[in-house]
Order: sequence, then structure tokens, then C-alpha cells
Amino acid sequence: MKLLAVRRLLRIQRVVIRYQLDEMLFELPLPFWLRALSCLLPWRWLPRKPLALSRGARLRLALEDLGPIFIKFGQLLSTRRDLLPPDIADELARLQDQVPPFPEAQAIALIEAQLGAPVSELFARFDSQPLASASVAQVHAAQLKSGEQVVVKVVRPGLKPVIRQDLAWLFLIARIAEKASADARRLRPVEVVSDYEKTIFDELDLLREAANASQLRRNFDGSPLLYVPQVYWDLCRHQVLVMERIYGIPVTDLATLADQRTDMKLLAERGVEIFFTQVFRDSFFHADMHPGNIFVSTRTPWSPQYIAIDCGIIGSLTDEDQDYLARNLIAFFKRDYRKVAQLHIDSGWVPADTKVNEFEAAIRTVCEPIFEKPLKDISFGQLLLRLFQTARRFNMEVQPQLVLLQKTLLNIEGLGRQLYPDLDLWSTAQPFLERWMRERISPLHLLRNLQQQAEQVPHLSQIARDTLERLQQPVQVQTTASRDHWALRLLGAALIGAGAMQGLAPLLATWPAWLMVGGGLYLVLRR
Ligand SMILES: Nc1ncnc2c1ncn2[C@@H]1O[C@H](COP(=O)(O)OP(=O)(O)OP(=O)(O)O)[C@@H](O)[C@H]1O
Repeated sequence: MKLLAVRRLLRIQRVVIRYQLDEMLFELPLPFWLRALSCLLPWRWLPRKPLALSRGARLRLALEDLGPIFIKFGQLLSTRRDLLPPDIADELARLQDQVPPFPEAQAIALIEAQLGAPVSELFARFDSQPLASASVAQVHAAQLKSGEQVVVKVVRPGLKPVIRQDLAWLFLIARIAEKASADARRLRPVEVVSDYEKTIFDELDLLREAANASQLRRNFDGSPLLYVPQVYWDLCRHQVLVMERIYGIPVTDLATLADQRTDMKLLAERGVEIFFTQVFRDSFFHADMHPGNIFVSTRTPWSPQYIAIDCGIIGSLTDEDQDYLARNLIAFFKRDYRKVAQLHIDSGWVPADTKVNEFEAAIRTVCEPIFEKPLKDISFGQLLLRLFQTARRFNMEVQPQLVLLQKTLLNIEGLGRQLYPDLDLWSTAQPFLERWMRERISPLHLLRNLQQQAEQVPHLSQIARDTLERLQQPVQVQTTASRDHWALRLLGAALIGAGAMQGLAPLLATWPAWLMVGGGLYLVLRR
């Protein structure tokens, strides 16, 4: 394993030298000591012929050469046109769906081995020339015997060993960083790499992707906002996925979107709505939202509908994180910075001994300049820098469970900027969140939560569940029930309440919760 890791390092070094990436690096304003150290690199003393390739092309080719982890990094960078020069961003955008494919014979052999039949028997037509190719897979167009147009996605062979070696290096770097610097420790790099490891290996399993796609499709069934192509389960295996072919416009093809008179404002607003719906309503969000995975339907440009593919990476939040996040955002929209500070302390996102006044002032300094500004007027580079400085001052730790969400935000914020730079993020997001919060503290939601809590405690058994079911119906109390029976019901309800209190403590401070408890007791006690 160690030998493999050393070989991988040598390979990375070879690629850096071949594409002369070190030259690009040293164009940056690096500290003096790093420049001095660079003189120790032997190849910097050797004569080199300048490459006849632009700097963007050199970077792209190097990332392609180094495999999926590097390609994904390039995809993320490509969405940040505000942070990168356009020539580099344009080149990196090709990593979204134009990575060189692997040989078609290899793809066909893999499909046949996985599905146990020749492609000529499986499909009425199969295009051996790939339609597109990205970091982990390539995609071939085909037609089913029943007539439907589909695409066949095949995982690139030989990815696992390369990913393992890269991860081994990432772990090593993370461990060294954690030992060497307090700043790095706050970023919890080992935990972050460990989460990433899980995510990237999950992405290689196309059955998992198929299941995610089916769930996301169900979540937005009949929605005018988002369409997810249908999966053909009979033709899905761990390394092969067959799904409906879609014919949308790539979301970054602004010229075609303009030609068909797409309502760009609505498109951008719907993007925000989809994101919040996935994160808050469903706690099931597409977490690989680079433009190669997002299309716009050609059907109703006045009411534009997104199409999402590649559901390999899906994020979700716990109830608690959802709650804190929503409360933070709502407090932020109301410019109630004290509440934002307090919520950060309550949730444990900053240490408990943080002085709330000082933290409030720091948050105000970061947030006030960007408030109520459209996307185009917010400098996210500067904002990130300020946030980082604040986090450092207040010992704020990275929350690994939120990293996927933050990465997705980086993606869609970059996209929103390109689609409709005048987008007022605040006025689009605020009503959605407030509505969600109202629903969350509604009596019905509270009842559902109580019921879920009851189901998680097996010994409360049927009695408690019966009681809750009765609470949810317009109750017809059985007058024949015996006194003992009712005493048990009451005991069950009290136990459920006590159990639920722990999880619902913040909600019980609200009037609907008290109304529920009072109403519940009344119903249980009624003869
Ligand atoms: N259902 C589909 N209909 C039409 N084209 C598709 C479909 N699915 C995928 N494609 C094309 O294939 C490309 C690569 O597919 P996909 O994004 O699923 O691969 P990937 O390797 O998982 O990508 P990533 O690098 O984003 O992880 C897409 O960008 C798109 O152009």
C-alpha cells in the first residue's frame, strides 16, 4: 500500500511537471519562504520548452489525467466565475461532461457482463459512440425494445484503486495539518476527508444512484419546478444504470435559453425554491449541482422547469440541524444578529463560553454589507474571507455534516449569478423559510412527530399508538371502555409526551404545542 502511495505521489509530480503547473503556481503572490523553497525543486533548474497550450487547458488536462477526485475539484472551481479568470473557468467547465471517454469496447463488455446478455439483445439500438463522459462514468444513448429513448451510464473501470490512493494522501495531509496547526484543527480535516471518502465511494455504486433518483423523482412528482428522469430498474446494476433520456437545454447555455424566451428571473427563483424544498421539506438534496447535471426543459419557457440528472451524491440533515439552520436564516433575514449569535452558541457551532455580545457584533460586521443586495453586488470572495476570519476569532469549528450543503450552496450560488445576476436571494428565500417554520410548529406536524417518537420506543406498544391515533381523529370516545383501560391510555399519552419533550423542547415553548397537550389530555380524559 505504501509503495502504491509513493507511486501515486510520483505520478502527481510527473503530471505537475508535464503541464508546467508549477509555473502557474508561482505566478501567484506567494510568501517569500515558499518561493525560496521552490528553488529546491530539481526540475526548476532544468531547461523546459514552454507548452503550446493555454494555462486553462494545461490545468484541465492535468486534472483529467489525475482522475475523479481532481476532476470533481475542477468541476466545483468551474462554477465560480467570480473567483476565477474566465479563460480558466471556460476550460474547467469542460470537465462537467467532456472528459475523454474510455474505449467503447470496454464499455460494451462491462454492460454485457453486468446485465448478462449482448447489447443487441438488450436494446433495439445502442450507440457505441458515447454521448458524454464525466468524472466517474460515461453515457451512451440507446433505445429500448419497447421504444423508449434511454441513456446507459457505465462506471469507468479501475477507479477504486486510484481513489483509494488519493484518499490515503488526503488523510495523511489532514492528519499532519491537524497535528501542526490549531487553525487546521478547527476545520476538522480528518472528519471531512472521512465523510468525503464515503460520498465518493457511494457515487461509484449506480444502484444507489438509481435509488436516489427514484426518491427525488417521487419527491417532485407532478411539480412544475423539477423533473427527474425515470429509472429502468430491470436494467440497473452496480456499474450500469439505464434511465430515460432527457433533451433539455444545459443550464449554462444562456443563448439558447434566451432564444426560447425563458423567464430567467423565474428560473433563478425556482432554483432557490427547489434548493430550499430539498433541504427543508424533504431533507434530501442533490449535492452535485454543477451545471453539467442541470438542464432546463424546452416545454414551458414562461414557466421554466429544471431537469436534474446524476443523483449519485445526496445530502440530508438531521431534524436538529434543519431546525437550527432555518432559525439562523430567519433571524438573519430579520437582521436579528443577536439571535443568530445565540443560536450558534445553543447549537454548539461555537464554544459555549463565547461572549454573545462580541459574537453578535462580529456577525453584524460580516452580514450587514451584503444584506438586501442582489447576487451581482455581493463579493463572495470577500465574504468568505471575512467569515473565515470571524470563525477563527471565535474558535468556530467546521460542522462536517454541513459540508455537503455548503458545497452545494457554492455551486448554486455560482449558477444563480450566471442565470440572473439581479436575483434577490433574500426576498426569494425568506417567505419560503417562514412558511416552512410555521408548518413545522403546526399542530398536525407536532402530532406526527409525537407519533414518530412513540414508534421509536417499542415498550410503549400499542396502547400509546392507539391513543395517538385517536388524538388525530375527530374522536368518538368509546363509552364502553373500562376505567382501567382509560388509565392505561392516559399513562401511555403521558409517557409519549415525556419522551417527545426531549426532542421537541424548542417547539413546546410555542402555543400550538400547549394547545395540543391540553387538547390531548382532554380527549384522553373524556368519558
Ligand atoms: N438522462 C440523460 N439524458 C441525456 N443526457 C444525459 C443523461 N444522463 C447523463 N447525460 C449526459 O451525460 C453526462 C455525464 O453524466 P453524469 O453526470 O451522470 O456522469 P458522472 O460521471 O456521474 O458525472 P459527474 O462528473 O458529474 O459525477 C451529463 O453531463 C449529460 O450530458
